[in-house]
Amino acid sequence: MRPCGRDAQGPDRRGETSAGTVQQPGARIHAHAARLNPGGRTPEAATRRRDGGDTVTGSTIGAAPLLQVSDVNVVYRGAGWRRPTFHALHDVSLDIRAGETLGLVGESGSGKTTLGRAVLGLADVSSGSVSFDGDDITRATRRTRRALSRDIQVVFQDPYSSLNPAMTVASILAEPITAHGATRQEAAARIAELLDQIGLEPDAGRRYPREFSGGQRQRIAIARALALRPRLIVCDEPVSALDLSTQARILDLLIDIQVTTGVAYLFISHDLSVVRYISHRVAVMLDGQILESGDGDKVTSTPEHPYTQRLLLASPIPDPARQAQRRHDYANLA
Ligand SMILES: Nc1ncnc2c1ncn2[C@@H]1O[C@H](COP(=O)(O)OP(=O)(O)OP(=O)(O)O)[C@@H](O)[C@H]1O
Repeated sequence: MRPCGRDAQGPDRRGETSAGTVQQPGARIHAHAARLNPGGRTPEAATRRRDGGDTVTGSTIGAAPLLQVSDVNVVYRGAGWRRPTFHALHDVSLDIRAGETLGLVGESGSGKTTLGRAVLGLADVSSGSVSFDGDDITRATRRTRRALSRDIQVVFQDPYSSLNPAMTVASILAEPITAHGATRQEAAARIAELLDQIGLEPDAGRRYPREFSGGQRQRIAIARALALRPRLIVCDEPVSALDLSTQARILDLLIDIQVTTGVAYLFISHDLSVVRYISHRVAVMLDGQILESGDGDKVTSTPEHPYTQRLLLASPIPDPARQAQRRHDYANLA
């Protein structure tokens, strides 16, 4: 894991300093970090995330699916004489409603990124369909694709390589806005809104990515994804490269943004505790297949599939008594 913030200067409004340390002391940040542990989530987090049933505080999860992935297969074809193939996704189906977070968890190589790419229209889908608000992404015309490029955005894992180091933050944020027809004045107003939304000072726009810590850079990447007011963001391991307390603040930022904008997330991670913290529903993936899916708390605390049970057993719990209890519960697993 890459340490963050070796080369940046100055804190942002949320206390992430350039050195990757937490400027505001304490309790709140430690509470955030503790909440990342399975079983350690506080009632406050649950209340903040969900206000009973399907209602997120301040915004409501839609009734109908916004994104519908149905029986999707992706087969990678190699180059060369024999053209070896690799079947990366097998009949994958899932859906996400407006304002909802679906966590997609699985080990490295299980096909999470391939599924994210299929949702973004970047993977060649061999069969099946990916529908967004009724439009099949796999068969979209250029015009529909352009419209979809507003609606579906992405945040990648590595905030160090996903931002152009030669551009100021303002130029990075302006790019998608002006590409979709906004005037410079409109873009400037939107950039000010975005910087405020992610908790950076207005003058951050004049600076370069290298001047920010890892957490701050990921905030900038999130602002870029938000620039066109998307309805769905594919978050592909967005906190994996960050230290624990920064992870917690980025997850809270994503939750706050969801509450205020109603955006939906496909949240990809190999870390069950992270997925458990942020997701309303969770899907577990292995070898290109969804093994089980359902309510986030249920899947991550009392999973049905032996693979998810093993994943849960392997995820860290700070309390030895709870860990012992869990080991006891799953002692008879194959
Ligand atoms: N362009 C490609 N050509 C051939 N095989 C590929 C290609 N891209 C991915 N794969 C293979 O498809 C499988 C799924 O990869 P994918 O990146 O989707 O998994 P992942 O769960 O996101 O893993 P990670 O967390 O390591 O990124 C892997 O075995 C990978 O080697």
